[in-house]
Amino acid sequence: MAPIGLTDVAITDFVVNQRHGVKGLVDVISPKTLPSCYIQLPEKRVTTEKLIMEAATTGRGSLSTPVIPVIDVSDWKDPSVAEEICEAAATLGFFQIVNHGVSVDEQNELRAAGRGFFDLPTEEKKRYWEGSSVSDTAWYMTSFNPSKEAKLEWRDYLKFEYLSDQVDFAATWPTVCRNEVVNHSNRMKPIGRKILEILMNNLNARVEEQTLMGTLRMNVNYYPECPDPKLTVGTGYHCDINTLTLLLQDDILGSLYARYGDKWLHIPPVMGAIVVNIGDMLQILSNDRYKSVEHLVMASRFLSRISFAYYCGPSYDSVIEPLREVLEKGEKPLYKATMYSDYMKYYFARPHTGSKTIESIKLP
Ligand SMILES: O=C(O)CCC(=O)C(=O)O
Ligand SMILES: [Fe+2]
Repeated sequence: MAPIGLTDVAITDFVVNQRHGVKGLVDVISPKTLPSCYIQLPEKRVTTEKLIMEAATTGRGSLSTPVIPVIDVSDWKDPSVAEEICEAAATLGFFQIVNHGVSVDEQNELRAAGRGFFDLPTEEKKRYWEGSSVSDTAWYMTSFNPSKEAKLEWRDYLKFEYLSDQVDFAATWPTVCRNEVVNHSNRMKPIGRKILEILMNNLNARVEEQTLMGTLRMNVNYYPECPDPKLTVGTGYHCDINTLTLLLQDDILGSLYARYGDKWLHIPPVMGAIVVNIGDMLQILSNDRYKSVEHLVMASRFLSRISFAYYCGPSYDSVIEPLREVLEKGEKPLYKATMYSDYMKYYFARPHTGSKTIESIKLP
């Protein structure tokens, strides 16, 4: 039900057309009930019976309760690190890493800087609105793809594209978080490279860096407190389309979930950890050995949440197909060759649609 005096149309107009975002809705109007433009269809929502809560935050779990592994990467050369990473990539599609060298203080500085952007006056944030942003490589938007969505998602986000080969690539970025966002890429890139190297070695494959991490992007996601989180989603279920995502999540329990059969498996916040997940491009290159798994985010009733998803992906003109090394023994390729820029266009032209993007290029 829309707050008194405000129709659904008026709310959507305020959030999307007037560019206040969902944070603006909460700050200015603070609806006591969830406006119906945010009430998702039942199949898009997460209800208690669809949840698997973890038995413990670390360890391997019991047969009936899977657990997202927390992997200590203080020694990247330790063969058990590679083993655990490859095992997780081939099963749950998600794992967490700790002792990766990026301190909690550094992570908190990034969080504060990210919040600094969302706390700016609306007029200032609007300058970055997608489609008319003052920056070619930083955009601010709400939901995921509001012009295509039947219902909105309870999230605002700021997206960055790192063109680090260009001098001053960050010159047009919001000053409130620019240095921290640049620094974060410098910290994440070598970690992404290490993990991709491990995953490719395991396939006995040599793949150029351009194909695995030729584009580097980041989403700063902001989820304001929500009057009725069970009726909506923060980020609707989707698979990441890139090769590898390194996610810094917040410390709110019950936010991030990954698909496990017909249920959702909680990915608990672990202090200082980075959540890593496999994207569609790695599933294609590995001909399904590595799994790109659907995931979603629930908003919280009383707390706002910020997360930083650092995406390694192929360069736009890379043509991605199952690797020769993987097919060597006569295995049938499962996907047709696709240029990454075409794949991105397909994904960003639609609402969040789970694993449908990869299905669109599946060979019969
Ligand atoms: O906010 C999160 O924890 C995850 C968001 C996400 O899945 C994404 O940005 O791709
Ligand atoms: Fe994602």
